[in-house]
Amino acid sequence: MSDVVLRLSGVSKTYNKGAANAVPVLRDIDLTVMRGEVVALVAPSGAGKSTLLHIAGLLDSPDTGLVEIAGEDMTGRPDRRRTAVRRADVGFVYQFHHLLPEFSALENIVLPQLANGTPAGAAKDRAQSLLDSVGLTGRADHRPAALSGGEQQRVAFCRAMANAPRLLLADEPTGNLDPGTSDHVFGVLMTLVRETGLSAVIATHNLDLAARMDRQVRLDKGAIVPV
Ligand SMILES: Nc1ncnc2c1ncn2[C@@H]1O[C@H](COP(=O)(O)OP(=O)(O)OP(=O)(O)O)[C@@H](O)[C@H]1O
Repeated sequence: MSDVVLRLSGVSKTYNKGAANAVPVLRDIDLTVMRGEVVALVAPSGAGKSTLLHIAGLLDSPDTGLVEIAGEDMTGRPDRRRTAVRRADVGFVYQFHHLLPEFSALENIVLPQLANGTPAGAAKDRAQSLLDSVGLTGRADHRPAALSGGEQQRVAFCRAMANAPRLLLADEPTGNLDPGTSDHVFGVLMTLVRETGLSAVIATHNLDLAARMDRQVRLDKGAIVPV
């Protein structure tokens, strides 16, 4: 199996291409992430980091360029295959937790596993063990509204890990939290990532957090520039 988990090559993207209000966002991006590598994506607001993460996670397609996940070129693949790879191999975390409010913490982590074909018993066991690993053993039955911001985000991390992805894509995962909580919750995320050995691209404005990752890439006006 390839040791390259994510490869973007010559990726460009313009919104409203060809129209008077065209917005060029990404220009000829090359980015390779190896197995177990954690990359900080540092970018000022509007630089295109969400667009880049969406393309890397197969939620959007580039105008030109190549997106490879675990050695498979996803360019032009049928939607069904892209959805299957996204579900099984990619975990997403956003600034806001986006947990389903009417379901418990445990159920929020079980549901993506059921969608991926995991039997209910095994899905529950895995969800509970993920909650244990982020210090939320006693919170399994709580709905998101009954959890603190840091706890909600920790559940969102577990949900992203539910299907044991190869790649985690995180967009300001602790950006909504106060600095002390952010520091702690980021540490929980890094431990989880290291323990599972998965690769990650984590967008952050926080240079201290970026320095705790293996490598930093800076996105400036749609291009990767040296840090
Ligand atoms: N669907 C869209 N149609 C047109 N323009 C868009 C669309 N989505 C994003 N943009 C524009 O593309 C640029 C990059 O957006 P993107 O969301 O990728 O930036 P970002 O770096 O994630 O910013 P932030 O940190 O503020 O979330 C912005 O100028 C934005 O206005």
